[in-house]
Amino acid sequence: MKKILFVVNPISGDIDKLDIEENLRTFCLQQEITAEFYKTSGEQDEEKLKAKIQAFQPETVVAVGGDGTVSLVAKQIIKTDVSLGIIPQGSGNGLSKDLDIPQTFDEAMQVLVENRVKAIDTLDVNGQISIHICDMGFNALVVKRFDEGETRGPGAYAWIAMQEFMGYTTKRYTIKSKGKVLFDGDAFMVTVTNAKAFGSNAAINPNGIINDGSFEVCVMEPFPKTSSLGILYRLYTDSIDDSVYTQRYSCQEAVIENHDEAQVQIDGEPIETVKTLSITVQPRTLKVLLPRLPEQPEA
Ligand SMILES: Nc1ncnc2c1ncn2[C@@H]1O[C@H](COP(=O)(O)OP(=O)(O)OP(=O)(O)O)[C@@H](O)[C@H]1O
Repeated sequence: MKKILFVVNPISGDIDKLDIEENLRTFCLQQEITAEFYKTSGEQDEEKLKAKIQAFQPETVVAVGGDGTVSLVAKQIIKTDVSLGIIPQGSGNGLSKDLDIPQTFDEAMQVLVENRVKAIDTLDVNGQISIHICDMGFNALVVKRFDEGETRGPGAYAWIAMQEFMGYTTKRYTIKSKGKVLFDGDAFMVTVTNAKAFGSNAAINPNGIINDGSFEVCVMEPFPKTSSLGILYRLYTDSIDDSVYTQRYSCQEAVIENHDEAQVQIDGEPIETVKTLSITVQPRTLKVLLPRLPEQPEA
């Protein structure tokens, strides 16, 4: 009998999860799946989840939450044969959207049964795993404010972004790869990702492929406030490459100097500000259950 561990975040996305555990238990009984549950507390979840996985030895660990919950699970099963399932229940659900995982509960459950497993690339960022988006500057600051606030959900995120935007000053970065300087100057934000879009659906890297052995460093240079609506329009119409304020570099490794100590976030969690970010791609290191297979470049 297949064993699945469900990792449920009770607060993610401001969504009540009381019925969800009950529905999951019923579903697993019908599908002859042995299910166990781990409810996150926000305190020492990494250590507790590690112990739970070791004791239960599941084939699949399913994150029932947002990007932070997905990241928590991914850290435990990266470079193992255990696969990651996602039932999106967060505010943004960025990685699940990028992987075309259905956003409705019933359809996402169906993906668990179909059992199509694909290995995707991950990033090593200063020794930490990033599976979706790491960025420096404006968005990371909004993520930090969101994390400090009491209200969750996409509305709260958008409200904080609007407030921070008015007074934000750009920061200076130097981006190097293979010993060459790719960029040196001020930027509104610098985004490092394998994926296409943020959880808000803003496509910062519209041609990103999650298993091609490379990642992209996307620079949004300073822009006049009068260009904001145009940039937003491009982000939501997959045409950000047409903007004169953006640059994109495809890399296997990169070092970013964060001269003004801009805020940094990894997969929706703010981290301590650092002066230097070293990033390397870890090709096909995370097995994920997908509804259908993504584009498959030649190995
Ligand atoms: N029981 C809990 N009480 C308080 N905080 C918790 C609890 N369980 C997890 N957390 C916190 O929840 C955060 C992760 O939430 P998650 O990212 O899954 O959802 P979200 O932020 O609503 O959605 P998204 O990341 O998709 O925008 C982590 O910061 C974690 O510490």
